[in-house]
Amino acid sequence: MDPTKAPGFRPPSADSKDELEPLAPPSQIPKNAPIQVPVLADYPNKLDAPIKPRQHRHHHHHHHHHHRSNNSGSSSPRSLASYESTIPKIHRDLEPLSSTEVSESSEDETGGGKEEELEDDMTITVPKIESYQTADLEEVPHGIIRQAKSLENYEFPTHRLVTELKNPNKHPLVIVACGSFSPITYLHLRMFEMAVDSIREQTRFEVIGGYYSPVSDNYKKRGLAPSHHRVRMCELACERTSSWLMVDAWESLQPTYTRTAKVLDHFNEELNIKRGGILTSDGTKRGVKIMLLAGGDLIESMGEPNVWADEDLHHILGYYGCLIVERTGSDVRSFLLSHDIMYEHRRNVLVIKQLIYNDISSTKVRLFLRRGMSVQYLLPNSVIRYIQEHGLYVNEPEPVKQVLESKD
Ligand SMILES: Nc1ncnc2c1ncn2[C@@H]1O[C@H](COP(=O)(O)OP(=O)(O)OP(=O)(O)O)[C@@H](O)[C@H]1O
Ligand SMILES: NC(=O)c1ccc[n+]([C@@H]2O[C@H](COP(=O)(O)O)[C@@H](O)[C@H]2O)c1
Repeated sequence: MDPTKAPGFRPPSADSKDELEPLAPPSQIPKNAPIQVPVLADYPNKLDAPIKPRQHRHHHHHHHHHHRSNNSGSSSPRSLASYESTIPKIHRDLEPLSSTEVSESSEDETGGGKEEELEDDMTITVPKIESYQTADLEEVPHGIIRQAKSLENYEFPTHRLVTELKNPNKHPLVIVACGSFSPITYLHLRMFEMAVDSIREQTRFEVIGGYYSPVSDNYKKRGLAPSHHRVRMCELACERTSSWLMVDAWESLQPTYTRTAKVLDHFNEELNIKRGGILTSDGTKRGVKIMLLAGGDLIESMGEPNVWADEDLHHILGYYGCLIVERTGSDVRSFLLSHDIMYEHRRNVLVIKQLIYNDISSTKVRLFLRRGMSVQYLLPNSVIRYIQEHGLYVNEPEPVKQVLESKD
């Protein structure tokens, strides 16, 4: 949705720039490498080097099994080994992913994990889904962390933040999604998974956490349920369908509207200034890169006059960075090319292609709810139940025009 069209929205950068609250000094923001997407020339091997089949590695693996089976004296190890060798199995990648124990023990067996794979140049590797990405929860109720409803009791949530960087060769990254989330939908949840896949595939960053930062009630956008409800719905969605996402209520609790640049400064303050970054395996701490996760529409709003201050854009794109989930029908790459500030910071921007298009819209979900239509499978059951229990959205008419304009 285009924020300029929101009735009553007072652009934060509108009239006088000098009214803007100052942003964090850049020296406080860790200078992690920009989120550069490697080009072909960055790979160590010659372009036409032969591709080594992975077979011989399996060989070792099978011998290993073989020995073990012989030692333990179990029955017919031979037939099992020969049977296995006919299956083009890329070991580890096809093993069950839902439990951490499995992936850990399988890494122990080869004694290295990811780094070994990197050294094993030019073998065909199938990237493994991180175990934390498969939640295995299916909306099972369990202990749910609640954010405070007032600033006095506010605490920055870290219960799902990775405590130690797994791969010392990577930079730690925290992803922050800013928005209304009125209500949060499966698209908003998917955005993070798409981001993690792209980051793992294309960058040298390791995602150590993901946060929703729902906007405060002062952002006078139509269809905005009271912020404590939006925070709670995000919490239910995170706790019951994800094993790594969190919700930060700080922005929603602020007495006035907080610009996105300041929200990112708050994350920097919490993660890097107060906590000194994240622990690495050698016991030292490393600064965490913080990036804004947004949809193509939000990014395009950056090209519209009086919605974002130039200073804020330089701050967000230059010191932090942006992960942009492409939307159906919008050409983010062309936009990046045409926008001077975006173009200047293009190495800090990662465009994420939606390989399965998802265009679930909160505006349309609200419309369905008002019409008594089903919203099942568009958002988590726990969120649907919450909406029903609190009677949200049913009695708040939105102009038809707004509904039709918001998407497509
Ligand atoms: N179809 C979409 N594709 C990609 N990103 C999207 C899509 N819809 C929303 N987003 C992104 O999700 C984030 C949160 O969105 P937000 O809740 O503010 O608006 P929305 O989902 O468009 O809801 P509304 O319909 O109320 O405007 C924003 O970064 C937005 O760009
Ligand atoms: N200048 C700014 O910092 C600025 C301008 C417009 C939108 N936003 C943010 O973008 C997010 C999404 O906004 P919409 O829901 O209006 O698309 C919100 O979190 C809002 O705070 C920030």
